[in-house]
Amino acid sequence: MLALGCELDPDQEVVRTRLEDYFLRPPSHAPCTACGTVMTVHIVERMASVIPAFNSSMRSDRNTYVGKRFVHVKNPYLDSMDEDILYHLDLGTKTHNLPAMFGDVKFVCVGRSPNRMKAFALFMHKELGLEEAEEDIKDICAGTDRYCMYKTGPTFSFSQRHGMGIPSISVMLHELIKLLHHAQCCDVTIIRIGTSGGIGIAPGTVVITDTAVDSFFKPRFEQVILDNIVTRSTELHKELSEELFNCSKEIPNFRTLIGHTMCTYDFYEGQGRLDGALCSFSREKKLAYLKRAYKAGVRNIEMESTVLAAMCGLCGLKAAVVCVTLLDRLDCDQINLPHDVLLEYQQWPQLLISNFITRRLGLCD
Ligand SMILES: O=P(O)(O)O[C@H]1O[C@H](CO)[C@@H](O)[C@H]1O
Ligand SMILES: O=c1cc[nH]c(=O)[nH]1
Repeated sequence: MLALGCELDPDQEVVRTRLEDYFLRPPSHAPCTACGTVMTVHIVERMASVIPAFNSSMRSDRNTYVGKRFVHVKNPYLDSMDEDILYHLDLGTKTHNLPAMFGDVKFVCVGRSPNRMKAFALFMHKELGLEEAEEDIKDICAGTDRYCMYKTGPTFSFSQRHGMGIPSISVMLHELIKLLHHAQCCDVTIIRIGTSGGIGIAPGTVVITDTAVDSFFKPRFEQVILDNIVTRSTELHKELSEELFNCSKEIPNFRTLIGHTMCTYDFYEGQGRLDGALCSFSREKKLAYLKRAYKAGVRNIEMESTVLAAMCGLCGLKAAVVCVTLLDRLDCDQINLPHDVLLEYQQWPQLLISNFITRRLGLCD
């Protein structure tokens, strides 16, 4: 028996899931030889000969690996739990048949506004030409008022409902990733669609994020765990962002670019606004900061991307962030566009993602 270490790297994880997939041998549990925590033990001695082959094929081309890529959770305790209640989603492993309900999910779109995410679900329903009646597309999380979730074919549309920012999306991501894991989903792509403040670009431009950065323009997300600060990488999937960019070229009058996205903990002081209830810096300092951000490659600012990039990266999910800009922060702080223009702008990321999904599914001309 071989006990894989607690901190599996993605290559090992793919070997693990491929082996389970091929030989249908359920994992058991044992203490980790290194640290003693209970962890999943995989019976691999019978198939030792296949490991090198898997390893070499994956190492040579990790990002374009075409086999099944399962969602993996990095928690040695999870598999030993008798039941997992996804409290904020009002779902659970004992109360719901998650593989039957969600096993076919390939694309997850996350966003904040419930209206926006429901509109996206309905839009995808039409684009995918699904037979089910529109009225049957119901909020799967209706039993909780925290989040909304709609499923249309292989597409999930998730909304943070009223929450904004890292804490809200982080709770959702923990449960969403566990849901995908319990449902045995594979080859899942996750995309955040939202709004943002642009830097030095015209409002209405869609920014496809290559790297999410913090307020110091660093590609990192700092998570406080117990009383430690754990720093995680926030690189997003390069090929995916390029694929999205190529899709955008097919859409007439679509203004888009690939750039860094700065993720902050606050909309006002955290984004250098002069119009919050508190402001302790000058206009000059604000502009100097935003210009430094621009020079560092930042093209827009929002409030969720770093944690999404960090968590999805660790769990083997290909992730992207696509946000439209509502203003140019070098010009102003207030979002003063007419309501109908704002609504129109918010549709641009949806249009791009639906184009991407239909293309991936081979439904485009
Ligand atoms: O349009 P959404 O997805 O809400 O994203 C952006 O808008 C909110 C601030 O107005 C923050 O959540 C920020 O990330
Ligand atoms: O300026 C903006 C606009 C939308 N969302 C943000 O986080 N900032």
